[in-house]
Amino acid sequence: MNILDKIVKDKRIEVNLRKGLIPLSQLEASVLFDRDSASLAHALRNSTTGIIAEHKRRSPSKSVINQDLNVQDVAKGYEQAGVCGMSVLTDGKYFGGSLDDLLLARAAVKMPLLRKEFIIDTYQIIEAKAYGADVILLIAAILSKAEIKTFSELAKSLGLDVLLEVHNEEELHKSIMPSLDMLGVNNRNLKTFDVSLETSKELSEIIPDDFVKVSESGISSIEAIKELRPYGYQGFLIGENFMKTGNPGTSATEFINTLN
Ligand SMILES: O=P(O)(O)OC[C@@H](O)[C@@H](O)c1c[nH]c2ccccc12
Repeated sequence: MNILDKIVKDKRIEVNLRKGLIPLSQLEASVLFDRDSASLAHALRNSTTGIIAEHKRRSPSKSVINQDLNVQDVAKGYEQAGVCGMSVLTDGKYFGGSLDDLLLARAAVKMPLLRKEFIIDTYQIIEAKAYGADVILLIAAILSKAEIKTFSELAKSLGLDVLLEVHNEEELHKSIMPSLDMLGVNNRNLKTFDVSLETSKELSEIIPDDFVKVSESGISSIEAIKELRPYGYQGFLIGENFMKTGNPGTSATEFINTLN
């Protein structure tokens, strides 16, 4: 079984457990549920840098990246650096994250927050809203066209932005629909962990212009961003490059200052 299938298999068990612990009505009663969301798509369209910075303690491809940081310090550092938004990994088993990380980040900053999760159930979208997210990620590789439609329409009805992630042409063709805001091309193949910026370049021409294009993963230099911009990318999701340093906020500040 490839790693993505394993993650999804575990996620189904986890979500069923969570559903038993916290009923939907309780999530919907959360104070954050009525909060007006901030739009990441809007922030990216109006930005000259387009950086989305991620909080990621570890990953199946790299094992430990950084386990010693305080998520609120990281969030404040990223916000001060002037990023357009922050991605918070909430998967525990494979990425060392949690919904509490999202909640803590929400309490620390105003910028758009993306719940970075393997969403396979509408329950997780209600959770995202209840824990203060502004954006959800949907991964085409693990969802049917019907699921992408149901999930993205639910997110839109809650005022959340939707970032749909693809890795190949087939996933892209299946996914294009009006309820998405941003199309992300993952340069990392989630089944093999191979990383290549060529994936973003190749898929860019078949992404309709109505969507904000985001290039994800394996971005570690200013050159990479300069290389991707001519292909229409306005968003760049960066995790490890910032997280592996002692101070991700400072690292993001230096990166953005060099980019401007
Ligand atoms: O750390 P990187 O290589 O800069 O990548 C960040 C982000 O793109 C990556 O964490 C990611 C992209 N899509 C995902 C889906 C699930 C988990 C993680 C991801």
